[in-house]
Amino acid sequence: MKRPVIVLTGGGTAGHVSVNEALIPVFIEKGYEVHYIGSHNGIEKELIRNGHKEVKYHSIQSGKLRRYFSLKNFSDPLRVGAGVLQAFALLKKLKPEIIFSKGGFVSVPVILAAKLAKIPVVIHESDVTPGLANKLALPFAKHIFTVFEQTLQHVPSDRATCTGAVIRPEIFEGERFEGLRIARLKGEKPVFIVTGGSQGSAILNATVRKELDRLLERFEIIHLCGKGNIDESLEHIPGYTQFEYVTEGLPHLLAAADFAISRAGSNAIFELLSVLKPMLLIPLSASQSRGDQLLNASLFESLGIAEVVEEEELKKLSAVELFASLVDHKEELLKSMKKVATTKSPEDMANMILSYKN
Ligand SMILES: CC(=O)N[C@H]1[C@@H](OP(=O)(O)OP(=O)(O)OC[C@H]2O[C@@H](n3ccc(=O)[nH]c3=O)[C@H](O)[C@@H]2O)O[C@H](CO)[C@@H](O)[C@@H]1O
Repeated sequence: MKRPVIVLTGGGTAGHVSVNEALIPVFIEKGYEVHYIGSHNGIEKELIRNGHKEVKYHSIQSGKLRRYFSLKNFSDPLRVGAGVLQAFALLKKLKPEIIFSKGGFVSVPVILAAKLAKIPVVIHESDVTPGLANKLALPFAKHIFTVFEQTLQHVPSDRATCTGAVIRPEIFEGERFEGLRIARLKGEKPVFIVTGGSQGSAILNATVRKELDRLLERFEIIHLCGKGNIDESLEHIPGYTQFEYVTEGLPHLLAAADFAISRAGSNAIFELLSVLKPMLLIPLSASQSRGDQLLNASLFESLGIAEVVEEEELKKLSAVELFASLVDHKEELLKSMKKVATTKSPEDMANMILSYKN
């Protein structure tokens, strides 16, 4: 008997893929044939092809949605058009029961094609305000799931539900000893994981490296610095280990860490919350984004579950003092973190998605 089919889409950065990664094993377990429509070169291709061999990955053309002037703004609509035709042909062949979109620019042609092929689409928004791709998708979505309650003000409320964050189950399965082994750390001083989100962050990298000697007198550091950002001159320094991007090892590194310094991408901060890492957030500034991380961070700060420093202030502060402040406030932060029930299990989320199929 032919298995039912589901199509997942979303990409551009890992934040648009990790929820899909959490759901894939559940859909497979439920007997679904899972297909993923992503771009030719985005991080989604690498993450799905390498991490989920049981999923069939299909690449389509897609244009980037820019908020600034670029000559590509003239050619990209043509690529989106080509992407719609490719996605339409795929959907006609695959005949999915439903499409789940996690956003990012590659999802736009898939959603337009789904409308033409009359296949229901449900979407998921991780940030407080919808990203550009999800904004475009709103009129075509049968239902919208949100992580934050506040997002319901920004989407059609009769078609939206706040579900909370969906965390990959493996995030909870890390072992401290294995994490210390991978990072070549002793674990005798407080261990910090510094993460600039899926792409790394130049400002976080500079902040840590500028005061590295002084930081290492008191702490050990696992530094997720982003692709192409390893500083060769800092390799083999005891107590400090850099990684460009970690896949399977991440749960162990999180287990090894006592504290986190992070950008305020939605998936990353909910992962840190769910494994109870007291965190200092340095959100991406409004000049470089639509301000989504500023909102994510300020909500976490208002709940007492994170300390927050904005980029502008960061330049004036000592990294050692910021790290130490987190150590000093550990107990209060942990107490508040334990009170906040936030996550939805991938199983429950998958059932909610499937309730919207035709
Ligand atoms: C620059 C930018 O546009 N950032 C956005 C992007 O962030 P970004 O793509 O960085 O996404 P998040 O911070 O939400 O999540 C990062 C994901 O990457 C994973 N990870 C990270 C580093 C690593 O070495 N290994 C690894 O697996 C984390 O575990 C997490 O699941 O999408 C988020 C969710 O819509 C937004 O809130 C961010 O504002």
